Amino acid sequence: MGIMNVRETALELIDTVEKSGSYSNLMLNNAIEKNNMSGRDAALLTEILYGTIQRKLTLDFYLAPFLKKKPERWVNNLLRLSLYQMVYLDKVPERAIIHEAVNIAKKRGHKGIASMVNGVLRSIQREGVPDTKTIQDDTERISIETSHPLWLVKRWIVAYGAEKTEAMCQHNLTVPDQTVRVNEMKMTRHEAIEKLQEEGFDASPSDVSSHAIRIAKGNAAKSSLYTKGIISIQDESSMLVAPVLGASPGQHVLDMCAAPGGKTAHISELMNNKGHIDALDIHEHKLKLVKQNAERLSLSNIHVQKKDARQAGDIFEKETFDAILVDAPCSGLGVIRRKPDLKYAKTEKDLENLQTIQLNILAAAAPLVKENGVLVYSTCTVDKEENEGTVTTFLATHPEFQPEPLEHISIQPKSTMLQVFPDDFGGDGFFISKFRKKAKHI
Ligand SMILES: C[S@@+](CC[C@H](N)C(=O)[O-])C[C@H]1O[C@@H](n2cnc3c(N)ncnc32)[C@H](O)[C@@H]1O
Repeated sequence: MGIMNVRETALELIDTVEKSGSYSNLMLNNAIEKNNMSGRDAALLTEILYGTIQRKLTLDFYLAPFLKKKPERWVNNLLRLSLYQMVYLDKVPERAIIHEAVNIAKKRGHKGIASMVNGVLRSIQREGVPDTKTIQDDTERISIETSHPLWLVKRWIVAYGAEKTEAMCQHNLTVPDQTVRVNEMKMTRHEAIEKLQEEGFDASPSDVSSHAIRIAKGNAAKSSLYTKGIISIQDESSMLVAPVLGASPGQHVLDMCAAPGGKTAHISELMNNKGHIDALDIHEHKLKLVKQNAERLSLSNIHVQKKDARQAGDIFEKETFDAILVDAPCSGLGVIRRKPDLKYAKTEKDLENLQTIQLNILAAAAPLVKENGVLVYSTCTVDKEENEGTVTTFLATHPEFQPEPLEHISIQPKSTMLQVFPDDFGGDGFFISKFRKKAKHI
C-alpha cells in the first residue's frame, strides 16, 4: 500500500469515528487486516489515526485562526490529520504532506476544496501555529494543550488538584508500554524473561506486580510463550486486582463482569486452577473470549455463563461464594491512552448512569457472598464520584460489609481505596476497593 493510501484510510477512519462514535481501536485492526497492510504502513496508520484523535482539540486551536468558516467534516479531518503530521511527525517533509492532502481533497471533493486545503496548510507553514501559552485561563489552557474536554479537566482539578490533573492529561498523550502476566503455574517470571529476551523482546521485571514483565520493544502476542499459554497481555494496574481478591485454591469464586477474562484467568492462576470460578458477562460474544483465554492458558476451573450480573441472584443461592469480583462497566477514563476517542465521547451524565449500574451490580453481589467472604469492586476509571462515591453509597446501604485494607500488592494506599493514576507508574488509571462480609454473630 502506498503512503497516499495510508492517509486516505486514516481520513476514512477518523471520519467514521467522529460520525458514528465507533471505537478507533476496533476499526484500526479491521482496516489493517482488510488492506493486508505491511508493518510499516500499519505503524504509520496507527500513528496518524491515534495521534490526530488524541490531539484533536489542540489541532482545532491551531487551525482556528486560518479558517474563515468551519469546513465540512471530512475536510476538517483532512486538515487535522495533515497538521498533526506537520507538527508532531518529523519523518515526512511538510511539502509532501501538503501535496498529499491537496490530492486527497481533489479526489474526494473538487478543485475549490483542494485550493482551500492548500491555502490553509501553506499559511500555517509560513506563519506557524498559535501559542497555547497565550490562553489566560489555566483550566482552558490544560484542556487545549492536552486535548481533554473542558468539563473533564474542571472535574479532575476539583477532585485531584491542577498539578495532578495536568500531569495526568500530559501522560494520557503518551504511548503505553506493553506488559505481560506470567502464568507461574507453568514458568517462573525469571525464566519467562530469559525466554522472551532469547526471542528478541526487550523484557524486564516490573516493580508493580510480581507477575508482570514489561516489554519495551516488540509485540509479545507474537512470542512462543503467548502461544503456549505461559503469558497473557495485561496492563500492570489490572494485575493488582486478582491478588487483592485473595482467593485460595479450592474456593468458590464469582466474577460478575468477566469478559474478556483477563482477571478471571489471573484469579484462576492464583488458585492453581483448583476450586471453581463462575464467570458472568452480559454479552454472549464476549464470553467466547473468556473461554478462548481459559483454553489457551489450560485453565479448567472457569465456568462461563451469559447473565446480567444484576440478576445473578436468579441463578445462585445466597452466601455461595468465598469471593466475588465486580470489575464493573465504567467510564474508562483511566484508559484514554489506549482509546483516545473515549475522552470526547463521554459526558458527565454517562458517569452518573454508570454509577447506578455499578451500585445495582454490587447490590446483587452482596447477598451471594458468604459470611467472612470478600467482595472486590474495581474500575479502570479516574473519577472520584464514580469510584469513591460508589464505595461510600454501597457501604452506607450495606452495613453487613466493612472496608478491608488492600493486601498482597506492592502499592500501599493511604486508605482502603486505591486510585491509581495513569502517570503514577505508567499503568492504566485504575480503582480498587475491597469489602468483607461481617460474621452475623458480631
Ligand atoms: C471492565 S469490563 C471487564 C473486564 C474483565 N474483568 C477483564 O479483566 O478482562 C466490564 C464488562 O462488564 C460487562 N457488563 C456490562 N454490563 C453488565 C451487566 N449488567 N452484567 C454483566 N456484565 C456486564 C461488559 O460486557 C464488559 O465485558
